[in-house]
Amino acid sequence: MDKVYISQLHVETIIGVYDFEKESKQSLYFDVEMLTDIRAAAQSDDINLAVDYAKVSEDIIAHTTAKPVELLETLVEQLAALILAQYNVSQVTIKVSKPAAVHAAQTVGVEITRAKAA
Ligand SMILES: Nc1nc2c(c(=O)[nH]1)N=C([C@H](O)[C@@H](O)CO)CN2
Repeated sequence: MDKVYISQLHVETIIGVYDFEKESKQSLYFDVEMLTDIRAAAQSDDINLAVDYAKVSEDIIAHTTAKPVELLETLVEQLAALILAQYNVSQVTIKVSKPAAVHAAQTVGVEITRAKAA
């Protein structure tokens, strides 16, 4: 299956378990892979038949900054559900990295893959 992807989408938002994390924004970086058949878009050269990575990026930014959650797990599950519901995508993989969370690590995060129910 073909893929449309977004790499290292940067979003600043309130996120985290601890009280100090609820006071100032932190950086998150998203890598997103969406499985979709690109042939109809390619044959027609029509953005309306494509999974528009710009719109998906806007949706991720809007959702991530709209209502704070504590866990990265909560956020990526919400985003996967949003993308599967709103776009012509059979499967989505979302990896979110939170580089400032663990000082001794380059980055930490969560990755999930979710598919549309058959
Ligand atoms: N699996 C997870 N572990 C942790 C999370 C998380 O969202 N998922 N979050 C935290 C804290 O918010 C952390 O980022 C602050 O250092 C800890 N572990």
